[in-house]
Amino acid sequence: MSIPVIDLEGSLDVGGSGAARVANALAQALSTLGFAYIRGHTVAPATTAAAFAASREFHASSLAQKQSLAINAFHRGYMGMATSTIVTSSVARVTQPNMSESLMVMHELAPDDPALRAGAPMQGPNQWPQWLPDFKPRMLQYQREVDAVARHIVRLIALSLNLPAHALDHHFERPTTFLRALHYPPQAVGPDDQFGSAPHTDYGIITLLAQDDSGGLQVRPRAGDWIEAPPMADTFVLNVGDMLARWTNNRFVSTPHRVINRSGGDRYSLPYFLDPSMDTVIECLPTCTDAMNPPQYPPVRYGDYLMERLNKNYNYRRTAADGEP
Ligand SMILES: O=C(O)CCC(=O)C(=O)O
Ligand SMILES: [Fe+2]
Repeated sequence: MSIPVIDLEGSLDVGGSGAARVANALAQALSTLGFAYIRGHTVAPATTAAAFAASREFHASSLAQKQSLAINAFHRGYMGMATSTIVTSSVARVTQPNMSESLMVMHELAPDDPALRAGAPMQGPNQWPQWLPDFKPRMLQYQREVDAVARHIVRLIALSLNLPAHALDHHFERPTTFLRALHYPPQAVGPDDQFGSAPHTDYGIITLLAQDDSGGLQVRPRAGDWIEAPPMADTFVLNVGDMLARWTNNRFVSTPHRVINRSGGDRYSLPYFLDPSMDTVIECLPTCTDAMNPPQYPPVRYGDYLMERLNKNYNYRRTAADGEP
């Protein structure tokens, strides 16, 4: 089994026959493997290259500089090496922390945004490395361009589920987005369950991942062993998150994946996670259920679900009551 390649070329007009054709191909990929390469997208290669360059510069900064942006309660900032353990993994019993470091950039909010001023969960300021003046504009440009592709994919997904193309748009009016500038050091042979990223499924709706040419991403199909998701120029790796699987009553599959960086060099990747508004209630979509196929999950508020997963997986969020210092 290999990961299908889906070309978005000709699908931009969501009312046209090109979009219907691409939506069908997408539905096929997302309901079987849950992963696809996306090509023919609108992110300029120079934008992606600039974002990778910015990430490399950031990770080459001193530890003290990086730690000056230590991740805040709003889940924005620097996560040092080995500070997250995917204890909620449904895929494996994970005991070793991930061998990666990253800067998490979430959706930007205006300084006068009411939710930000109220200190609402996940609605806080991003933290930017002031010593790298190019970093913020490059990341925000990348975020803008990749977000447009992600929203287009949400429309193709709606079409593929026999919904109007824009049926889901309103759930993403105040989206929850994560752009993670990840760095994986080269890994020597170590304990069995030591990974750059331990086997996991993604939390949310969709992920669009740009990876460098190191390789090391692997995907586990429902039936079968791990397969490689090798780098492919000018593509993103698209995958389904748990909330999309739940929304579609498991028509789409949230597939386990992992990273082991055996390239001998540093690996960089830029996953972008597009999730809905915190208040969106994820409840079986009307076209994903019928008399023979009742809803498999109760409705859940996305924000509640997200906070529970984050609180379990990240050291910085665990309180003393959980046995952490
Ligand atoms: O770095 C990668 O290739 C994958 C990262 C990933 O799976 C994640 O951050 O959820
Ligand atoms: Fe992932």
